[in-house]
Amino acid sequence: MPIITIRDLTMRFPGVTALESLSVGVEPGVTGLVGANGAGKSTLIKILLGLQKPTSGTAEVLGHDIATGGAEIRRQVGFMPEYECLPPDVSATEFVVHMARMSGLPATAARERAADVLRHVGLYEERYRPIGGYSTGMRQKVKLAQALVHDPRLVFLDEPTNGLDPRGRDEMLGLIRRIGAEFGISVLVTSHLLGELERICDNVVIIDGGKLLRSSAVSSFTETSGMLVVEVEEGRDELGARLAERGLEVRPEGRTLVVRLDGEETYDVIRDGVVDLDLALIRMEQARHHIEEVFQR
Ligand SMILES: Nc1ncnc2c1ncn2[C@@H]1O[C@H](COP(=O)(O)OP(=O)(O)OP(=O)(O)O)[C@@H](O)[C@H]1O
Repeated sequence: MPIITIRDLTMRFPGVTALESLSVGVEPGVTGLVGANGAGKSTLIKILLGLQKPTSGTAEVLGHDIATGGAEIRRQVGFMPEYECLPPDVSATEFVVHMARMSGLPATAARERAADVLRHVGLYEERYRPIGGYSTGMRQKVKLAQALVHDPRLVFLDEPTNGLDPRGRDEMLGLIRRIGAEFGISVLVTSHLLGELERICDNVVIIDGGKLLRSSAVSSFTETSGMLVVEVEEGRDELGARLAERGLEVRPEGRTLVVRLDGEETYDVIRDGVVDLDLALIRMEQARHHIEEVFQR
């Protein structure tokens, strides 16, 4: 059953249509909301939180109508905004405890929950230092911690990897995956980078100019490509030549050979080639498309 149902949602600003007749359902799990800058992602999140009234259309979040259930939605949903929104002169602990109190937790529970989520996002050591001295990665973690502190059923993460270096990005993506997998909290995460969401999302919704382009499971994007990737310890070129002699279409790629899968006998030809040449086979598997290739097509 979808946790978010969007029906015919339109949002017009003077001179700009941010969302146009958007209809889509979001299932539990980790869902990527992907689109170029200006595609309408942040606008959609604000509407779903009940913070902005759409021009027309309806939506339900966790069974609550956005027109009437904004307060209840915000109680059950965590939100990590895209832009810098943290006070520089308080510590992560003070800020996250404050956010927990704002969502109704009593003082002791707020302190305990804040300590838990800060530990979870990897900010435990630095939690008493003023946020003003934090790196971008640390500030993103504080924003994530405050989104989780009131134990939401669903979190909206708006461009959580923005401004992070590759290591910080990997760390943030790992945290998001864990929120979904270990804590059972559903996640709607936006990004303009389709490739990075492939690793952590169950489903992807792609919007362009406020319209739905595609909504499907990541596994259906990354359908098998009809090619086999073969890796041997040494003798890649020898094996490639042997397979070509036997009529297979084969090309080298990095340390591997990519072989067109031409029926079940392709596996036998490769196996025989490896045995005849006395090579050590490391792997032989079907290559999958990357989500970005599919989108570009
Ligand atoms: N309050 C507003 N007034 C006027 N135009 C707006 C307003 N909010 C958003 N827009 C416009 O609506 C469009 C969608 O903006 P939105 O911020 O939702 O996009 P986005 O996909 O989140 O992109 P980004 O990642 O750059 O924030 C843009 O053209 C933006 O300029």
